Amino acid sequence: MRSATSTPRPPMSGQPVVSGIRLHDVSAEYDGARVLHGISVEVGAAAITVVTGANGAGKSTLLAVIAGLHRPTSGGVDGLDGRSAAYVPQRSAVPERFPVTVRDVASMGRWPTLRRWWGRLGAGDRRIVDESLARLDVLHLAGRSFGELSGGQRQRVLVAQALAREADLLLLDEPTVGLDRAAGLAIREVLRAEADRGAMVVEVTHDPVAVADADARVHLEAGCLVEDPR
Ligand SMILES: Nc1ncnc2c1ncn2[C@@H]1O[C@H](COP(=O)(O)OP(=O)(O)OP(=O)(O)O)[C@@H](O)[C@H]1O
Repeated sequence: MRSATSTPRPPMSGQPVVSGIRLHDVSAEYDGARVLHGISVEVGAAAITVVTGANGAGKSTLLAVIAGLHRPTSGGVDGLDGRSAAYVPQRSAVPERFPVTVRDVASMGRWPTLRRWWGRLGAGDRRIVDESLARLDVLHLAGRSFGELSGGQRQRVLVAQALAREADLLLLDEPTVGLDRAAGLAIREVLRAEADRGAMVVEVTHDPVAVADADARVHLEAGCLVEDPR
């Protein structure tokens, strides 16, 4: 694995050549308290990049900046124009009681692709939604109420929602936390397949399996980038 700041590997022949994104001098704060300090790093396409660091290091904030959900106080992110993104928040950020079915939740991943926001999903969209649920092994739960699911099942459905988006960027905040080993490995396989099809996968994680599996790593300490972390 390489540090995300090192020279990217050249693409292998036959792979799609897609450029990554570049964070330049990104600083961010909450209520005047700075939590990210001048982060400059390249994140490659067709690869899994993990964002690591201790609790409170600024990982979720960095992901939220890339997702466009948190505006940096200085600096910015280049390479996002024209790119679609899907964001899976930390599990604790998801309302427990959500009066919709599992298929409804996964279908929301298709909403940004509809030409009109009130448009209906077509047969192709419904096929993509069901395929995404199947890839996370939760298709059999499609008719169940989302709020009735276990935490791990809900997590898989939220990853399925992101897959259904067929996005260029897949941004996930601790997607395997609390999952059993099989479910965690299933998500690893899915993320690898997404990177192989050319997606940029950025994953905040404390999971050593995810770190070992990644192509690149962005490590933060107290809001600062650490090169060549151990
Ligand atoms: N909404 C918020 N309002 C105020 N401060 C916040 C908010 N969200 C995060 N912070 C603070 O910003 C800092 C970085 O938080 P962040 O959630 O980005 O860290 P993290 O590395 O993802 O942590 P963890 O591993 O615990 O999820 C922390 O000091 C946190 O207290």
